Amino acid sequence: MKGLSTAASTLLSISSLGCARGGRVVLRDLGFELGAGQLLMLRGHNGAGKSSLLRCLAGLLPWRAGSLQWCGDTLSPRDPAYQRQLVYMGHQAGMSDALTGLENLRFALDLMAVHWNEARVQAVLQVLSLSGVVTRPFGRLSQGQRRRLGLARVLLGERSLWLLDEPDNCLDVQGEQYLGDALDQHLSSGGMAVVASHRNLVLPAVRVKVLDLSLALAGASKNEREAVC
Ligand SMILES: Nc1ncnc2c1ncn2[C@@H]1O[C@H](COP(=O)(O)OP(=O)(O)OP(=O)(O)O)[C@@H](O)[C@H]1O
Repeated sequence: MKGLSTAASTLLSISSLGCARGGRVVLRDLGFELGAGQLLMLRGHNGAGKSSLLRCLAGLLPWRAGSLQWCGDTLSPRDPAYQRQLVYMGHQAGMSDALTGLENLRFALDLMAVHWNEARVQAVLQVLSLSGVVTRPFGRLSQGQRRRLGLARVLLGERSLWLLDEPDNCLDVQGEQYLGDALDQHLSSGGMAVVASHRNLVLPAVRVKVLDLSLALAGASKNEREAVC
């Protein structure tokens, strides 16, 4: 598959990416480029490979083939120089049910080596309508509140590349609006995002590319899908 159109100043460039799971090819010869202020929207049916691609980009899933360039340097997806640029939000929150929302957030930001700025944290929690619930154990938050807390981690993480797997899951209309605004602000300030979603996010004034993974494997032979690794 050819790469999508070249950005004026490409920061992330993926070429010929291949990935297999459970002995089957899920991504094949995939490429794209992203520059400052650009968002790549991943589309595709259930099982098309959106989560797999995001996990590959986050360095959580091994690549069967392909290369990653960051700012012109070819790097391993697990290279700290690249890892320091990204934040990943998967289907699972990756938070402890026993700790409060606030404790989870502090722990997550510690792991990302982000300084705890109380005023900034409180401002983000307020915007996300979380101020009144973050002192509760994470396990007692609603699914939408958990998703919002995950979004708070992304917002506070100060990373240039956001990798978001169905971030709109469980969000109400207001939550979707927050998400759209957050993405808009992130991209307006030169950030980048790769986002998987089955829905149409409200994304005002941003440059969006679309990669439909339903089509990406269409050309793969049956042998290649089944006989790998
Ligand atoms: N842990 C796993 N082990 C083996 N195969 C897996 C695993 N996780 C996913 N797969 C397979 O990889 C393929 C791609 O799955 P993936 O989760 O990336 O799809 P998706 O596009 O994100 O789907 P959805 O829209 O349902 O979230 C599917 O065929 C799936 O069955």
